[in-house]
Amino acid sequence: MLLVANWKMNMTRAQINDYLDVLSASPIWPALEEAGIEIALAPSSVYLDHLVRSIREKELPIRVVAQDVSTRTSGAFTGEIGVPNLLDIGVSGVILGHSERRRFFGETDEDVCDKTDLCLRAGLMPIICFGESSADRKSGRAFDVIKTQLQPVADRANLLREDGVYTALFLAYEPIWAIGSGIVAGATDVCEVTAFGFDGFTWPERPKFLYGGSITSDNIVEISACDKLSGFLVGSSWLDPKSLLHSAQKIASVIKEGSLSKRAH
Ligand SMILES: O=C(CO)COP(=O)(O)O
Repeated sequence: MLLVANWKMNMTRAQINDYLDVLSASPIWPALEEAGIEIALAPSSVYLDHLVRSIREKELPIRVVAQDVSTRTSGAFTGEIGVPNLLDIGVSGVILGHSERRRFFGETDEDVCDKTDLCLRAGLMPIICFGESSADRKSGRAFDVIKTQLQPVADRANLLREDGVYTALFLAYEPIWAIGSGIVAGATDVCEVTAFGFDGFTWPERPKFLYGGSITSDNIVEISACDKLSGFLVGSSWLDPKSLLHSAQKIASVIKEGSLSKRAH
């Protein structure tokens, strides 16, 4: 299981330090390792380097993930951060196509494909977000929208495979109506969408699915009943390290009891 905390445009340097102090004081790590649970933190880009260094200093088994990356590799693109920059400082993955980037910053499916291409060629793990709006769902167009988002990604992954590129993808189902709304999708809905994601496309490498949208330590176990999920991408709730630890501990307990497989990624 991969648990990713997307801090979005929150957290100061001091708050990040406090967050890591809480994680590092926790005795949970051996249990997480045993359960095959991995944690990743996605800070604002200005703190990526600081976070990578602090995690190394504290010897925490945590991945650092960026919230976006440029469609360009390097050159005269003021304000952009390229894949080589992220790799240079020890970032291991990047969130792509988040609905907030699509909505507020005009990120297109084509951008998502170009970014995915650069990441996969360079060995950076892409976490590609997709999901329908409330209007899409109400009008019965949810699966059409999801198909529009995922088909180009699958096509690009197949082209990359022809070039001999390793094409392991994380696909994060984040229905827009569930993000920050307190309304979490039901395990059945999540399962239906992930089944469509697996079977509705030809993938060169079987993708792993995450779910995001109003997850808390109170509902995470319920949603993980969808056995096609390999993890979660969480915003507000995991701005609090205690909530992240509590959620991780609950998932670890269920895995230990045997009612949830490790779903290794
Ligand atoms: O957008 C999200 C994670 O990327 C989900 O946000 P919330 O967990 O705040 O609903």
